[in-house]
Amino acid sequence: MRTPEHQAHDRDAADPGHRHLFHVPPADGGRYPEVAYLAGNSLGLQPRATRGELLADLDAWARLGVEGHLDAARPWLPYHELLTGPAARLVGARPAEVVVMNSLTVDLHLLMVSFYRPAGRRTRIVIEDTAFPSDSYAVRSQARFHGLDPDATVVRLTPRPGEDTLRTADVCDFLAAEGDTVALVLLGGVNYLTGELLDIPAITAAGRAAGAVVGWDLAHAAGNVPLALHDWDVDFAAWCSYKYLNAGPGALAGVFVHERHLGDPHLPRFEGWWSTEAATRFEMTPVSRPPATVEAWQISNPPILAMGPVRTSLEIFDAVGMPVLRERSLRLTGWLEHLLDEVTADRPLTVVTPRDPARRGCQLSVRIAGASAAELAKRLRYEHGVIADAREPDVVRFAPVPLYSTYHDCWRVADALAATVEGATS
Ligand SMILES: Cc1ncc(COP(=O)(O)O)c(C=O)c1O
Ligand SMILES: Nc1ccccc1C(=O)C[C@H](N)C(=O)O
Repeated sequence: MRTPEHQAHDRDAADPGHRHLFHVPPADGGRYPEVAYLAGNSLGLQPRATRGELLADLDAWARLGVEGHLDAARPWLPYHELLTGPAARLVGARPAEVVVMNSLTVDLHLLMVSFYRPAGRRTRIVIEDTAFPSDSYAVRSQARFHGLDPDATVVRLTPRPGEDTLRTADVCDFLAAEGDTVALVLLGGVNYLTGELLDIPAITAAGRAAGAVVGWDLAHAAGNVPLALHDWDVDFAAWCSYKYLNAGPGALAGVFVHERHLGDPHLPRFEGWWSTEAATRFEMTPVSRPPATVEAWQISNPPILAMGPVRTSLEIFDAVGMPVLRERSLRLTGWLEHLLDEVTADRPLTVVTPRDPARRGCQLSVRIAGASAAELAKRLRYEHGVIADAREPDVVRFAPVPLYSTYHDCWRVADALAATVEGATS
């Protein structure tokens, strides 16, 4: 008789993913040599290729000094262009619509400079009540920047009473009813807390039909779910590269601006010398000549050593492809869900992530009633070598990442929960 643990190993043999491309943290004791890493939704693991690629860029600087701008094997002046193609393919965009620069919240601000333009009664910004706090702080500070009261300006969408996630129809109904007061819709594509994947095309269409601008924070969506930002007519989007994109702590963010906005001379933008046409950059003239691409939103010359890990990571996504990853993601997360259903049945644990695989990425969030999530996560970590992530007061998030997580990791989650959380019958 194959035990559930054997079954997990069988599944791993049949559906191995690309774990060999990554460093998996060692467990330092316990039954297994490696931790069960379920926190790729917070910080992705390091690709094995990153160190060598980074050292090559460092060596170019050592050997060439300033001449590396033009003479490095990967010259620094156009270095960011190496990231554009793969980043555009990742999010379903045209190359002119995507650039990698800055950090996520900084980019959201720069995009709001262009796309949050309150006028008349159309002043409001719509976010989710469970938006990541950085986004909430960002939009509230944008309201204040325009002399508006953030409490009156920011609308926080909440699930129906007794429900944990938003319904697409409710969001669209709100936009149909009150959209004439909305200047900007800025939602998380995949919610950081619940793991809910919103219906990005439907909500984008509803927001735009109501006359609002629609932007997306794709921190938890990029590299997690297939995206088609251009075809979905999204106005703008931004995402970080340190979660599913595995480009390292604080890694650079990606930005998308839809083609229809590119080259628009009436759109306000903050500029620096990287906002001008590359060919004119060294003319040192006082007036910029911005290109008709999203590169017009760049301001400073980019950090080459930070771009290397993004480039390395995007090469993996390009080689494997999001459709293949999504297929494995559906199998892996479905397996975790199946195991969680068994372990949660008689315990004070509830999966709050939508049950429909089309409405989620790889993350499953579990609510624990009457106990601290942080306490639970600590026990999972130190008693079972399971690295998950607690969001106070009561949610623990598990993300089996299709590039490197295993079915056995999922089994370890369920096994650890069974051992840690007392059941009604135990
Ligand atoms: C949805 C979301 N938005 C914004 C951020 C903040 O990003 P950054 O620190 O790169 O600005 C995070 C995570 O850190 C996030 O999950
Ligand atoms: N950058 C960090 C630094 C320290 C601790 C967490 C983060 C996160 O990114 C949290 C992330 N937004 C999340 O949803 O888990």
